[in-house]
Amino acid sequence: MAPAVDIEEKKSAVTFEDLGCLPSLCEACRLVKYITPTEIQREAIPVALEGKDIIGLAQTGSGKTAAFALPILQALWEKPQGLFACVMAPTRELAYQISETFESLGSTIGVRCAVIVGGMDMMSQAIALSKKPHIIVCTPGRLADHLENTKGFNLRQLKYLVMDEADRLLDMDFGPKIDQILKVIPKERHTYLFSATMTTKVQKLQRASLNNPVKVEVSTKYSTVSTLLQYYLFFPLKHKDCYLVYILNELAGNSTIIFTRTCADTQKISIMLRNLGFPAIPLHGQLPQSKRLGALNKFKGGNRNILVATDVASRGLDIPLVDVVINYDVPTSSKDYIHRVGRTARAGRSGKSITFVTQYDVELIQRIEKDLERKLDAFDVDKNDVLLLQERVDEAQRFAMIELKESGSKQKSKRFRDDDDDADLEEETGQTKPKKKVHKRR
Ligand SMILES: Nc1ncnc2c1ncn2[C@@H]1O[C@H](COP(=O)(O)OP(=O)(O)OP(=O)(O)O)[C@@H](O)[C@H]1O
Repeated sequence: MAPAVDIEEKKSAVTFEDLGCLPSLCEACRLVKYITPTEIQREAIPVALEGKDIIGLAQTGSGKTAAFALPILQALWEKPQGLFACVMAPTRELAYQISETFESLGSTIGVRCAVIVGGMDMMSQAIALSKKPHIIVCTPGRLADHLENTKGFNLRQLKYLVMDEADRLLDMDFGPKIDQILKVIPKERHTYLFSATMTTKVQKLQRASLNNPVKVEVSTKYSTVSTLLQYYLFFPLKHKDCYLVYILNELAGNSTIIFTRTCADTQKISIMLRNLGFPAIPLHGQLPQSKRLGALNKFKGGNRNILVATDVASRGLDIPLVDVVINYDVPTSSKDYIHRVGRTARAGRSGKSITFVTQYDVELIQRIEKDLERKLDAFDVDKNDVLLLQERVDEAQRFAMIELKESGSKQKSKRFRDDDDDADLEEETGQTKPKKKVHKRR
């Protein structure tokens, strides 16, 4: 038997051509600097090209999008037709990102994509559809509400259905919306479910009506990438925000995402940080769509290097230059932890995550460590240096509260929410998802 290292070398020498991809798609891969396929691409693409349905499991940032996009583009090239595939994603931002990937990988074959998500007015949606797209990328709530209004696109002719972040889609409360869509889409389509965590119960997976799927699993249920350094920071609750400010000072210059549980925390923390001179910007599901995209673009473009976000940003978003993820609150499930910390250390890069832990979170963090089958390292801080910040932080907090109150009363007469449905459960509840009972932070 060949030694393991030889096998690895052989694997990395595999090309997109070897996997059976068309020359024009291989050319598109080269244009976006995909030199060799990643493991999930090596494993999933040949299976997909054989026409099988797939349940794909691979770590965050491991290239799952191209693993399902390339076979669909290839099938489209072989048998071109109007509307060909529908890709569902749990958030609007992810839908836009997936559409961009399809457009860049399909640039050499002239693919047309349209995004159908909440927050669009009828006009912009009509413009998107007037392009007569081959691929629509949508949030399920939005698509379900427009099933009757299918002018410009006919879901009954679809050949492919993808659920990206499938476990999130199937576990979320909009199961009925997905059922509505599935009633319209032909049964003989191909179906791909992909995620970095696939803990969903079999019955729920069956809701997606797969035809004898092949499981392509290149990671375990709860794995994180080896290039990610994972820390926890234990601290007394009453000084919480001082520790956050201390860490951000220590990591100055790094591009950082801070995850919080609620939209209100996101607002409060970003205002407080701005009061202290940090270039922070909030992103959550209760912001109007233009602000959501604006926040993301500012962060991506480097204008602001601290994004304070709810779990609306935890799934799928690919921002290659994120150096650090801070969990201001311990996520209530190991799955959420994995997706949040997976916003850094993508595509083989290195990254760091720091999870803030109080005496009330010990059980939660222990459960995460158990699922991950690893211990997190302690992040060392000089407590005396931290406490020196107390006065300035208290003042910044006070101003943040005043600012929030003022903007709150201005918003009262105005609808704070965007317009309509979105797949983001957060928009309906003001929280990222139904929560287990957790200790309330101040
Ligand atoms: N073969 C490849 N070579 C180099 N880079 C790649 C390759 N395939 C994908 N990438 C890049 O890797 C990054 C992560 O890809 P992608 O967003 O598809 O990951 P993912 O597995 O879907 O992650 P998540 O689970 O977080 O959604 C992207 O920037 C993408 O452009």
